[in-house]
Amino acid sequence: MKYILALIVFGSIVLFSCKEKKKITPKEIQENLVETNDVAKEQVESGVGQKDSPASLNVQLYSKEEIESFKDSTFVILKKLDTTFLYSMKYATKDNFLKEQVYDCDDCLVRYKTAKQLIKANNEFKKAGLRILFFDCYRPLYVQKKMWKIYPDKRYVADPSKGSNHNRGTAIDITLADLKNDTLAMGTPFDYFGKKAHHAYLNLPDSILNNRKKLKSTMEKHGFWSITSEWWHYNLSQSYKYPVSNFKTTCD
Ligand SMILES: C[C@@H](N)C(=O)N[C@H](C)C(=O)O
Ligand SMILES: [Zn+2]
Repeated sequence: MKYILALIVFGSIVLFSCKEKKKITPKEIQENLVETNDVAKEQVESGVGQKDSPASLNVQLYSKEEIESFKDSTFVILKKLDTTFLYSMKYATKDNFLKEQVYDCDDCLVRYKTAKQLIKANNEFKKAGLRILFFDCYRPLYVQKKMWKIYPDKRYVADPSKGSNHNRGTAIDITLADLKNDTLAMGTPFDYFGKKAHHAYLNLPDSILNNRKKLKSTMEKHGFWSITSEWWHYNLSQSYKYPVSNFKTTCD
């Protein structure tokens, strides 16, 4: 009898605790994003170190001292400044137009100035339940040369003799993702080298044109400019101030 009673008590405890395990709703995810958004804002505006957020637990964030030592031109690993971005770094896989993995590491590196503007843009997207997802960030010059050899068309690949703003750490290839981390429809895949990827191509459903518009207007508001032929590519204003780089990215 004693054992049966103990079994009933144990069973009720297990049942009760399972009921308490609530599924996180999209609204709660958004609230969490807005919270980390405020943390990121604080970091950028005051240079004060970061609080722990659930998303930051697996990332070694930059310390307050490190952040204070950064110049606008310092290359930073974006996820160590703000953990609320999403990544699908295509050139660190074989799923790209080169059909080759040309990066050893899938970290997104950019100049600190670029990172600060990206955080501001992402904070604005987060208020609408969206986030920036990166396809590419800093790209060494030797990779630019490789791309140019395969696709020597200035509309889609910058001429390495002049250097791409990706080589300067001031350009990024991005899209938007929603609260379920699903990317928004933009009309073509990333690196679709054709008219349909141009900003002037309007023969697309309104929902897609609106998604492109949302991305472009918010990026422009935060100091980025687009090129006519790729909906995903954005350059930081005054990119020319930063030299072309050729260092290899490693994840150590
Ligand atoms: C290759 C493509 N993703 C890209 O970034 N193109 C621009 C024009 C560049 O190479 O800078
Ligand atoms: Zn690009």
